[in-house]
Amino acid sequence: MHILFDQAELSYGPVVALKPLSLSLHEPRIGVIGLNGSGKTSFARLVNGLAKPTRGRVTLDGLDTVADEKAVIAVTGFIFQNPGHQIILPIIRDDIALGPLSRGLKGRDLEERVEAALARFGLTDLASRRPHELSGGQLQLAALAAVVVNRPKLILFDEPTNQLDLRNRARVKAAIEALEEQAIVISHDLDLVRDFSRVLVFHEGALAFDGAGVDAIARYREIAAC
Ligand SMILES: Nc1ncnc2c1ncn2[C@@H]1O[C@H](COP(=O)(O)OP(=O)(O)OP(=O)(O)O)[C@@H](O)[C@H]1O
Repeated sequence: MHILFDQAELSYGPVVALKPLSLSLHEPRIGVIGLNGSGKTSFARLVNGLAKPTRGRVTLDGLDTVADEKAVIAVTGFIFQNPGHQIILPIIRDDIALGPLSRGLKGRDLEERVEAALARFGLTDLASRRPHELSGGQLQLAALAAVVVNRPKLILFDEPTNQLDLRNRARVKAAIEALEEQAIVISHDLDLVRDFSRVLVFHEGALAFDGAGVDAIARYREIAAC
C-alpha cells in the first residue's frame, strides 16, 4: 500500500507525541526504531487509524484514516507487543475463526480459511490448545494467524519479539520475512529490521533518519549515546 503522511501530527493534550510529519512509504518491509517515548507507537497508530491526527492527514492507497475509517480497518492488521492481550477466546482455532466469522464467513469456507492460516504458521497441531499452553513464540505466531486470516494488505507489529528468547525471535523474524503482506515493524530488537531497505528512526517525536536498516541502526546508536 502507499502510505502517505501529509503534515500529520498527534498530540495527547499538551503532549506532542508526533510532530507534523510528511512521508511517503510503499516498501514491503518498513522498520521503525528509536528510544522509549520517541513516537514509534504514535506513528503506527496513525497509520492504522487507531489514532486520528490532531493536524494534517494520513492516507493508505488514498483511503483517509479519518473519513474512510472502516475501509482502513479492513485493510490493516495490528500485532500487539503482548499476544496474550490479543487472543481472547479460550481455544486457538476459535480465536483465529473470530475475525472471518464476524465478517460473515461460514461453514466450509470458514473452516478452510482458518485451517490455511493455522497451516501457514505451523500451528495445525496446536489449534485445540488454550493460549497458556503455547510458548511465547507460538503465541506470537497464533496472533499473526488471527490477523492474516482477515486478509489485510498491511500488518503493523509493535515490538513482536520483545518477550521472546533467541530461538523464538528467529521464528518470528522468519515468519515476518516470509509474509506476502506489507509489514511495518516497530522494534528494539535491531536484528529484526537490519536487512530492511527502509527503516525510520524517531527521536523526540520527529523523524531523525530515513534510510536502509544498517545506516538507520548506526544513526540510532549515535542518538542513544548522547
Ligand atoms: N495516551 C497518551 N496520553 C498522553 N501521552 C501519551 C499517550 N501515549 C503516548 N504518550 C506520550 O507520547 C510520547 C510518544 O509515545 P509513544 O508511545 O509513541 O513512544 P514509543 O516510541 O512507542 O515508546 P516505547 O518505545 O516506550 O514504546 C511519549 O512522551 C508518551 O509519554
